[in-house]
Amino acid sequence: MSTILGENSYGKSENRVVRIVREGPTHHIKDLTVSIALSGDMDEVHYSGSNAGVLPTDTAKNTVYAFAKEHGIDSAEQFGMRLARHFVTSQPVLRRARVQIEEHAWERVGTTGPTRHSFVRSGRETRVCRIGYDGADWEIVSGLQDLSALNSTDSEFRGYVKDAYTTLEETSDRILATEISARWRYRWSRDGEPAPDWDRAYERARTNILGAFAGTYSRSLQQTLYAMGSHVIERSGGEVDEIRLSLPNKHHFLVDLTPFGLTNDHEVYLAADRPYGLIEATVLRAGAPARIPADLLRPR
Ligand SMILES: O=c1[nH]c(=O)c2[nH]c(=O)[nH]c2[nH]1
Repeated sequence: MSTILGENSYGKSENRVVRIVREGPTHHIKDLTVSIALSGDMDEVHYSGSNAGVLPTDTAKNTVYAFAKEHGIDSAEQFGMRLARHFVTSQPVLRRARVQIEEHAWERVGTTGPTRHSFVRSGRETRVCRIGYDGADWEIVSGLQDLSALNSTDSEFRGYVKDAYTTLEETSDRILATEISARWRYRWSRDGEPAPDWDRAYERARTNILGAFAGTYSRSLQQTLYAMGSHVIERSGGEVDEIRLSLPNKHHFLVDLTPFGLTNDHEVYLAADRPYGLIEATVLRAGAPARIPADLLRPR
């Protein structure tokens, strides 16, 4: 044989599941996209076509919907962990499961009257998580996608390298705008050890990211990124070991109004959508391994 099988997985991707909890006339909604990737002893199906060890991807899809009914959806992390544990512990040939979830946020239209079952798609960011399980250890990476943030001052960019092609003018007052994508990895990895409260941990990380964005006098987006990452780790109560951030620099250019006899005292900007600077980095608790792959987050 001149070829051998390398790394492989199979599963059902992007299962769209909406779970309603009916509390009398008040309804609650969870709206997830769930992707399942399974791996283990899968040589035979690739080499000979024998499906004897293959749990159909259709079954993986059905399990998502059945579990949504039977167990409900508390947090995305908890739901993903329940699925990952199920596949790895119920099928001997399945040794590892990876469950990726995106949560689409809905907001209540109102809290009284006939609107207790009415929702509007929230303008909030997308919450995401990726659960890995091999029967012994967990790897839980949570995060957020496309959280738009803008500082209208307290941002400068000066003192950079200039070569023959540099035309950018130094500025001591600019708009700093970005769409934050972040993934953070929890230290927790073993059943029996106290696990984070996933919803609380998410809100804390989000608050720390935005707190650092708003509270840092920025000399570059790189500096702001590092402040965001170190805030999340240092203020996680020891729960987060690693965070990776991807920050497109959404440039805002001061418009030249002198042709119209007008001065522009940092009031009128042209918001450019492309090209954009792209600033990305991982921040680690000292001594912790870097495990979040760079290509897990990219701006759209
Ligand atoms: O915050 C910034 N970092 C850069 O590296 C950079 N480069 C650039 O042209 N503008 C900016 N802004």
